[in-house]
Amino acid sequence: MIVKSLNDKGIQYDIINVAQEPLPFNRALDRYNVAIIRAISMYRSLYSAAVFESVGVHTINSSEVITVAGDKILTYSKLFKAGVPIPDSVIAMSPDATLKAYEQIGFPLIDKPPIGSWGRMVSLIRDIFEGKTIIEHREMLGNSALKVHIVQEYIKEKNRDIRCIVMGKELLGCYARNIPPNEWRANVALGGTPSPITIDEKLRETALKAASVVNGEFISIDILEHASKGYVINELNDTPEFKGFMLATGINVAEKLVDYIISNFS
Ligand SMILES: Nc1ncnc2c1ncn2[C@@H]1O[C@H](COP(=O)(O)OP(=O)(O)OP(=O)(O)O)[C@@H](O)[C@H]1O
Repeated sequence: MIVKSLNDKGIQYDIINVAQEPLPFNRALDRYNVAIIRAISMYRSLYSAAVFESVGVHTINSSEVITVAGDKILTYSKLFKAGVPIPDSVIAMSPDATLKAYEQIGFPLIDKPPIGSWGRMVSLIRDIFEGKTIIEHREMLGNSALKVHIVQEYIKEKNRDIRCIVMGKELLGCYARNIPPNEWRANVALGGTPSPITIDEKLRETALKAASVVNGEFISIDILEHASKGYVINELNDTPEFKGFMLATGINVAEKLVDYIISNFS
C-alpha cells in the first residue's frame, strides 16, 4: 500500500529487502532523503535505521525510537517517568525473582517478555502451577531477553483493546480490537476483530503524550481500559501495521504517510 501511494504521487523510491540485500556503510546511501523502515524483525529495523542514519538519511522511525518502542521495559520506563499510565508491572530477571513478582502482583496475572509481537509468549497465568510452567519454558529459550519477565496486572474490564496511530504530531485515529471467542488477547493475528470507536479528549491526550515521550514519528499505541486508572498504555509499536486500522476508520494510512513525507522532507 505504501508502494502504491508512492507510485500514485510520483515519488522515486527503491525497495531494499534487508532479508536479501546487504546494507553497506557507504556515503552513496545518502542519495535518499527518507528511509521508511518496515522490517518486521526488531533487529533488522533497528540496524537498518542505524545504517541510514550514519549518512544523514532521515529514518521513520529513528533507531532511537525503535530501541525504546521495540522493548516493553524501556518503553514502560520512559512512560512511567513521564507520568503516562501503564499497567502495574514488576520486572523479574530470574526464576526466583519471578516467583516473588507473582506474589506481589497476585493471580490472575500477565507475564510477557520485553520483546516480541503478535501476542507471542504473552501469558495469562491463573495460579502458581501455570506460573512455574511458564518460568521453566522461558528458561529453555536461547535469547536472554526472553528469560526476563514483565509481570503485570491482568486488565480485563473491557473485552477489547484500543489501537491509535500517531503521525508527526497528529493523532491519525483510533479503533478497537475486540477479543475473539476462546481467546483473552485482542491481536488481529489471533482473530481479534476491528471496530470503530469515538475518540474522547482523554484518549487523544494519552495517545499523543505516549507517542511524544518516545519521539515516535509514525507509531501505533496499544491502550487498555482500566477500571480505576482509565486509559493505560500496553505497548508502542514502531512499525505500525494498519490493515485493521484502515478497515475500522476508513483512513488510508499509506497515503497519509506519503503525504506527510512529501510535506516535511521534499
Ligand atoms: N496486562 C494485560 N491485561 C490484559 N490483556 C493484556 C495485557 N497485556 C497484554 N494483553 C493482551 O494481549 C495482547 C498482546 O499483548 P502485547 O500487545 O503486550 O503483545 P505483543 O506481542 O507486543 O502484541 P502486538 O503484536 O500487538 O505488538 C494485547 O493486545 C492484549 O489484548
